[in-house]
Amino acid sequence: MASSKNGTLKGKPEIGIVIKDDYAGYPLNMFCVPKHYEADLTDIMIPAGLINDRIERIARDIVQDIIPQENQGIVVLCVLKGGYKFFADLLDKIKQLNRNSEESIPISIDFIRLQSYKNDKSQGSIQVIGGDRLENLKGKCVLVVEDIIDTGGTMIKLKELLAKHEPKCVKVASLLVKRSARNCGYKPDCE
Ligand SMILES: O=P(O)(O)OC[C@H]1O[C@H](OP(=O)(O)OP(=O)(O)O)[C@H](O)[C@@H]1O
Repeated sequence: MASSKNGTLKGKPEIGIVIKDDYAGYPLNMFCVPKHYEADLTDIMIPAGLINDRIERIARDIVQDIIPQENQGIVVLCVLKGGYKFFADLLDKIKQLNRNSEESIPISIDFIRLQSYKNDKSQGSIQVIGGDRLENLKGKCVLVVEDIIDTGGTMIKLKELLAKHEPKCVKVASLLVKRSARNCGYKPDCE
């Protein structure tokens, strides 16, 4: 969980789990990997179990910090395509907590499709190539769910776009934040 200039979550560490530059990962033969990927991989950097456990904690922090302030409900906005799996897993965990806590709020979902990558490189210009009607976000608290921040361009563009539709607030959860010289300094609220 991270804090940012535009939406600090109380009492949380400054950044999520940091993978150091010299981290070697785990040997490939310790895990089941689809045959057709084997030739392209050297190590497993982040085992699925770690991702799952981290998502559980991100969900708990969101429920504790965002949900109590937003009793009108929140809209969880999935950034397609990359964000779909993190979105589905995070939403499951948020809903589970929301079902079982003393206070609960209505949660709705929306989708937007943006594209910045060409092959495996972020290309700089971000295009909206599909999604729901953003007018529906007016006055709502929006939790954007993204898989990875690389240059930060996609999130900056999306936040500018969302602001035009006057949401009450916008928070961003990203599973990964790439350490990159090309990052423009953008930090999500949760990572
Ligand atoms: O921080 P940035 O440099 O802007 O890059 C991050 C974005 O790039 C990827 O999406 P992509 O454009 O590849 O679209 P996809 O999710 O549909 O594959 C990723 O899912 C993020 O949305």
